[in-house]
Amino acid sequence: MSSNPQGLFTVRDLSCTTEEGSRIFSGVDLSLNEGDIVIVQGPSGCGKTTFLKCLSHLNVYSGHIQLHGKTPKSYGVPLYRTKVAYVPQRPPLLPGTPRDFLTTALSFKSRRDHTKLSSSAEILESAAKIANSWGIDSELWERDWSNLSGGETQRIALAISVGFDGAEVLLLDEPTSALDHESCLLVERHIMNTLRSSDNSLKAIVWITHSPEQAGRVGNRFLYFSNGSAREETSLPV
Ligand SMILES: Nc1ncnc2c1ncn2[C@@H]1O[C@H](COP(=O)(O)OP(=O)(O)OP(=O)(O)O)[C@@H](O)[C@H]1O
Repeated sequence: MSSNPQGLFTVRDLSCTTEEGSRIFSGVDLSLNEGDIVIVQGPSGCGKTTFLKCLSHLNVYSGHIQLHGKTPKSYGVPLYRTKVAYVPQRPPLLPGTPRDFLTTALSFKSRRDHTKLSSSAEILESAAKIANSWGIDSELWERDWSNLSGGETQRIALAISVGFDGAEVLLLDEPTSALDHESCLLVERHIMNTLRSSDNSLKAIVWITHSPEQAGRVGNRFLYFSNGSAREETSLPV
């Protein structure tokens, strides 16, 4: 459990509307403890991705979000986003190669200062090692994103997020949706081991999946979105 009496990460009365003013969801509460993997489920279009983006301060919202009792703004939003990191289902089509992307990402001061690994080479090595354990050859880091498959792109993007070792809360948006079953199991196992290890910064995960099997394998808490609100269940529906 978190040693901070204010809790690791708390969300109170979170609401979000579209630019036109229609409600996507409202009144969502969530309090994360160390070691939690909260599964987020619900029908397509109910607001799961938007919820994760709000948690990482990438989307406008109303309500209260605190990490260790402090608001995103009190950290400074760029630093906060490295600590509460959103990993999209697929990165938007990027120019260049994964190596170029990593070099650019590391040029942002908030990233560079808040990872335990000291140099770009070390971070690339860490991410490449993780990706390699998921079946990604090193040569793929030098290939344009546009020439990688959906599953390769997804594993490399995820390995970069995990390899940075700066996030305390990882927000995973269908992280294995493009993977075959075996690759999916490898990725799940690695992420769960990373969470359990005391050797890195990761403390909790919020994980969107449409797969009840995956939800059962990785989750210890279950948050269901429907009709503009969310409710937490103690177990998966039978
Ligand atoms: N910028 C935006 N402007 C208008 N509507 C938006 C915007 N972003 C999201 N929406 C709408 O908000 C709703 C929730 O979208 P969101 O992507 O969060 O759903 P989701 O539950 O993640 O869906 P899926 O399971 O299909 O990925 C959808 O109806 C979507 O069209």
